[in-house]
Order: sequence, then structure tokens, then C-alpha cells
Amino acid sequence: MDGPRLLAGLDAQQRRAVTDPGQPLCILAGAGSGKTRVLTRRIAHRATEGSAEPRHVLALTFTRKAATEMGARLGALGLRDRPTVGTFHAVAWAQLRTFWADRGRPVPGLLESKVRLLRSLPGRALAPGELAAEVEWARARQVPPERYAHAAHQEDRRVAAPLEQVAEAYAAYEREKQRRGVVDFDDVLARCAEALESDPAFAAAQRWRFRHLFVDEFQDVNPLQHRLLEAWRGDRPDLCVVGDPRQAIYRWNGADARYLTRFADDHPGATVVELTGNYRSTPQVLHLAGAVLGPGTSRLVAHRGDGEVPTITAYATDVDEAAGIVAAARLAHPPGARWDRQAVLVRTNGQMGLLEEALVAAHIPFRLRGADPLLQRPAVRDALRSLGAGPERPLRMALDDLDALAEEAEAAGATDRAGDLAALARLARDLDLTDPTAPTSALRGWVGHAVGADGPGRGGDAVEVVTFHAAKGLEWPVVHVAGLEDGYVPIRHARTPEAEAEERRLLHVALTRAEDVLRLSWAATRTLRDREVRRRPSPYLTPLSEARALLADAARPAPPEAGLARARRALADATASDPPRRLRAALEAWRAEAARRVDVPPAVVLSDRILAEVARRAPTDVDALAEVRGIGALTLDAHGAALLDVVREHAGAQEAPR
Ligand SMILES: Nc1ncnc2c1ncn2[C@@H]1O[C@H](COP(=O)(O)OP(=O)(O)OP(=O)(O)O)[C@@H](O)[C@H]1O
Repeated sequence: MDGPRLLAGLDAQQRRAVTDPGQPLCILAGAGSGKTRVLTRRIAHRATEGSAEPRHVLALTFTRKAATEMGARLGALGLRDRPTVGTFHAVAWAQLRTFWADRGRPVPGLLESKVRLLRSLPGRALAPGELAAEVEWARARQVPPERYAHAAHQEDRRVAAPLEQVAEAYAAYEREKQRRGVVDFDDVLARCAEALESDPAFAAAQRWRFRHLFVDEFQDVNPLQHRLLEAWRGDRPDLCVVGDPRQAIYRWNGADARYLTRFADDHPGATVVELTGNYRSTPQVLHLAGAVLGPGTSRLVAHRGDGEVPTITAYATDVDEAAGIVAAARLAHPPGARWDRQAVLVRTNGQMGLLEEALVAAHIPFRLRGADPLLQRPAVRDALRSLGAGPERPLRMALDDLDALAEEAEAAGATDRAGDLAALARLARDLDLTDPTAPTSALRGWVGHAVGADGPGRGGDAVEVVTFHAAKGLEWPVVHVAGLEDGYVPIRHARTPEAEAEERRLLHVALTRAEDVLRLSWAATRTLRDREVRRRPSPYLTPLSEARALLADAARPAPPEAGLARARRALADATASDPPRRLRAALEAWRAEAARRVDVPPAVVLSDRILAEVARRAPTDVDALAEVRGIGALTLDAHGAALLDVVREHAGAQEAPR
């Protein structure tokens, strides 16, 4: 792609972020400001102007999914060679294997599951999942077992066992890995950093290979990853990081957003550019999302026209709330619309059970993200296993045991476990009411019947039920945020000012996922372990309600200009939702030809829905195409260039709707 085309469709800030010659460069990019678009175009722009060779570029991400997406976008930008895009782990592992192989050393096995190894150790202090989280935090912070108790105390970590016992379990885990001759993902990072720091020839070879470093989501970097990044960089300035301090939500896992916020101090001479334009959400959504962070904190400027004022609904009970969300989801789903335009966002996995039940009862297809189906969650599996041990007994006799388990988890601050167990206890009571003679062994089948044993299919058109954390990086036209209660938002164990600030950012992330419609809700009572518990609204509902009241006031008088603007928008929306026929016909002809060539039905090349969406949006560049819902890395790779050619040829002068 040529220089001017790389800059097409970018605003002034984005253009500067793509073209600024500064090194090192830090791009502070707010929610919905087009991070990926900017990062990929910067790499391509530097390749085009000759200041970077693609095969010497290393672009680092935190998830495999992000790496795949970025790789596909770069591929579609038509670079001569493909840059290396990967997670810290994947790149470090590849380099280490070469390092060992070149020196004739055996390559140790890679431990795939910490939890499985921890489960095999005797006398554990904590549930394996919680222990794994502590080990990961300690490794991320480069804290060895002997310093764990002190460091965990300093950071006020909520751990359901004496810290010394956790430290012992951590040490036992390290010993067991050594005994088995395996390394885990954290070892991979640490060993790669050590090799680079101690072996000048190895460091020189890697630094020669990767001369231009780019890091996405830099606010999520932890000290161990940062050490590795510095080892890769050496003393060279060619580093570009992109991140958003207002979306830093992994402090609990060891991330340290100060690497981003102090970038200019740590790198004298660095250039910092900021992206504040938001292309995703209506000004109304952004107004609320900003209110959560506090006055003057959010710098986002809406690039979209007005939309609906978000709603805040208080329900009497959690069951009413789930039913209310389901009813609202139905209302927001006109005939022919897709369910995956909507998502329900919750703070904890434990809140999902009730929503799952309500969606199943209403026959609305749904998909869970960031959580396994109830029956596969560790707390539920453990509980069913322990109830099933020993002679069979009536379920009624086991109800108290379930309550006790949930209570224990709650007392220990394991909110997710407690929520899962409470959902299980609630379903057990439903079964007991339906069949008072049911044996304990009937519970598994009953739960499977109520919420689906395997969960709904991964693909397909479905409402997404997502935790705030798992929603990061995603967007939906309609977003329902549930359970805005003290204890969930902020989470009960967030007691320090730092933890509380992270909870605000987490809610900011959740709210900024909404494009058009945002519905917030909470319940005044919730059934936790067969007990009705009174709930207080989230403290963040105060600024949110105030912000909403301002918006509602502004919307009320509807002066004539606003009426006119609204009518114009309605007209524009109506035109936008009517797919331009000429382009659509051309896309259909291209699809038929592409399908004929490989002898598959046309819908295999591109579904009707995606085709209609491409026709509606008329994307003129690879970023815009990649942002069409349903266009994944594979489609982009296989058909991206051809699709863009068809659009360019047939879209004519028609304005591309967002
Ligand atoms: N210059 C632009 N013109 C039109 N739309 C844009 C532009 N830049 C970004 N967008 C749109 O803005 C939306 C948000 O972009 P993107 O998902 O890349 O944001 P982000 O910075 O990664 O956000 P977040 O951090 O909140 O996930 C996308 O739907 C994208 O199509």
C-alpha cells in the first residue's frame, strides 16, 4: 500500500502517531481511538518510507488472539516481508529453543498447566487455581518463594491461607518443576531474559534480527516482561509502545501501568503522542464512561453523533434484574437483527449463572466469554465431586453442605468461587422443590438441563455474557451492564486506594464497550446461599446518575435544531441500513466467482450477513474491513485484497458510513 493510502481515513492525531519520527515513541490511546489501526499503519508507513525493514520488525502482544489479528492486518497492508508478531511467551520460547539447540543443550518440556501440577502436590494451602494465581503474580513481580510472604503482605493481597503456607506451596511447586525437568511460561520469560543478559553473542544476534520493536497494550506489561523487553532492546531507541493508562486492569496479576505513565521519564528524549478521538461510542456513552473516572480524567472526544441517553435501572431482586435484562435484550432485537449485537457484562463469573438461566428460559441464544459453563467451573466440579463421594444420600441432606462451601468461599474473599457455589446451591434448591426425593447424584443432570452441560456453542449468532475483564478490546452496539452493587463494583476485596482505582478503570472499560445503547442495572436484594441479602448500589452509581441526569435534561427540551438534527440522523441511518445496491451486486458477483473457483457454496466464502455489512460500510482500507463484524483473520488473509478492490471499484462516491 502506498504512503498516501496508508494515511487515508486517519484524523490528525492518528496521522501524527503513524508518521512521527520520534524514537522511542509512546502512543497514549484512549478507548475506541483506533489503536490497532494506528500501530499497524505505523509499521507499514515506516516500511514504505524505508526507515524500517518489515522482516526486522517485532510486534509484541499479550494474547494470541491479538497477535493473530495484528498479523492479519499487517499481511493485508501488502508489505514486502511479514513482520514477526507474537506474544512475549511465543517469541521468548522460540528464541530460547534456538539458544539451547545451538549450544547442544537439551530443551526442557513446557508445562502446559500450572493448576494440574499444583493439584498433584500434597498438602496444598489453597485451591490449585488460587495458588496458581499467587505463583503467577509472584513470578510477574520477580518475587521468589522466600520473599513471597513479605511482598504479598506489602501489597495487601487477599489470600485465603497464611502467607507462609502459600510461600511453602510456591517453593514446592518450583521444586517439582525442577524434578520433572519442565519449565512453565514464566520460566520461559525469565530464562530468555537471563540468556540475553548473560550471553552477548546471543543478545547481539536477537537484536540484529529484531531492530524495530512495537508493543501493544503496554499498560498491561509486568516487571518480568519489561525486563525481557529491555533485554531485547539493549540500548537502542527504536521502540514504540501503545497503551491506555485508563484501561489498566491487570494490576492484581502483576502488571504495572507505570511503565506506560512514566515512559517519558524512563526514556529521556522520548516522544509522547495522544489519541483522544473516540470512534466507537455516542457522546452520551462517553459522558457516563468519563464520569466513572472522575471529573476531567477522561480526555475522550466523541467523533460520533448523538445517541440515546443510557438508562440506570434498580430492580427489587437479582431474579428481577436477570428477567429485566432478558426483556430489554428482546426489545433491542427487532426481527432480522442479530443477537451478537448485544452483550451482558458482569464483574464476576459467579453472576453469570442467573443470567444463563434467564436466557435459557427465554430461548435467547447466548455465549459465555471468559468463563466456562457452570458445570465446568472448578468450584462446581469440586463441590459435585465431594457431594458424590461416599454413599448416596437425598439431595436435601446435601443442601447445607453446599451452603457451607459457599460460605467458606465467601469468607475467604473468593468471590467467583462463592458466586459459582451459590448458583449451584440455588439450582439444587430448585431441584429439591421439584422433587423432594431426588438423590444427590441427580444434581449434575439437573444443572445440565437448566443451564446446558457444555454451554452453548462457541460460534453462531448469540448474545454474549462476558466479564468486564474479558470484554476488554471488544465492542457491541447494545451493552447491558449488570450487578452495579457494592461488593461487585467495586469488588469486595478492593480495599486499598490503588485497588479501588483499578475497579473504576475496570468499569470504564466496561462502559466504553457500548457503541449505541448502554443499560446499567443493579438489584436491591440478591440470594446468596439461600439467604436474601440486601445490596447497596455501587458507589459509582452516584456520579453515573448525576451524569445521566445532565444528559436527560439536555435531551428534554428538544429545541428545533436538535429535532432537525435528529431527523437528519434518522434519514442518514435509514440510508445507511439500506445496503447500496450497486456495491452489493458487485460483491455478490465476486463471491460467486470466488466460490466457483474453489468449488464451495458462496456462503462459505462470505456469509450473506457479512457481505451485506461490507456493502453497508464500504470499507476502503484494510483496517475498516477488519473491523466489519465477522471478518476474521482467515477471511482477511484469503480475500481482503480482492474485497477491497471490489469496494474501491464499485462504491463510487458514496460516503462510507461508520
Ligand atoms: N479514523 C477512523 N475513522 C473511522 N473509524 C475509526 C477510526 N479509527 C478507529 N475507528 C473505529 O473506532 C472503533 C474503535 O477502534 P479500535 O477497536 O481500534 O479502538 P481501540 O483503540 O483498540 O479501543 P479499545 O482500547 O477501547 O479497545 C472501531 O470500530 C474502528 O472502526
